[in-house]
Amino acid sequence: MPHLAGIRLVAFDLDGTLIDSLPDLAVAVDAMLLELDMPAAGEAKVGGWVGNGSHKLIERALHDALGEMPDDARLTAAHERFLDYYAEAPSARTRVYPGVHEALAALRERGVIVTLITNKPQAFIAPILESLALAGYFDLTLGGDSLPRKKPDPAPLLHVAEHFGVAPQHCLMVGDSRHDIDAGKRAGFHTLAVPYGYNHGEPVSTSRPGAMVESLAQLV
Ligand SMILES: O=C(O)COP(=O)(O)O
Ligand SMILES: [Mg+2]
Repeated sequence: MPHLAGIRLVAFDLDGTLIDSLPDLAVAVDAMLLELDMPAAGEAKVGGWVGNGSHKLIERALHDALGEMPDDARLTAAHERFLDYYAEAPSARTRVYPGVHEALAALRERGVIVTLITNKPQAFIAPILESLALAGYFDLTLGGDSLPRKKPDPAPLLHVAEHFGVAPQHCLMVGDSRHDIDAGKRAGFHTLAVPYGYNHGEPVSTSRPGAMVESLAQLV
């Protein structure tokens, strides 16, 4: 277990790392766009917009459709509609990536503290984890709106490290995007990336993570 030597706490990203949530995100984005008489964007485009939370996702979708930045009122209203649509079916088409259950179970078995730090709104975490049988693995979960700052800010990572009294050099951030790797480095965590998620169309290796694995099955 080369990636886990000396590690006492692991913080996992959610979208694109543990679950392929893009199909449900794209359905909700497209439903919102169609309701506002804008063309549907489709999974490929939406996948390039995921990573900085739902507000940024909808800002990027409206920017793309309008050809200019939406004003605040329009953005707020569209974001509300997106949240309503996403809440209707946040995991109907979402799938857990191979190796995830095995890795999470093995970490718990070893006594490693297992946490989740996503930029997705907190309200969706429990329903999604429960419907995919992932809820029981986590000692703590944080959403993008749980604290004043989200990834790539190190604040949520430092929060979990302090909460459990674990020094950052004994913590590992595992994610699919530059926001996870940047937050991990800023927090003083070790970093590990997976190449199969969403990183605005760029290989996550360009963020120079400490290590990479093709599948989380290789983590343990
Ligand atoms: O909600 C997002 O934009 C991304 O969520 P993540 O941090 O779990 O990848
Ligand atoms: Mg992610």
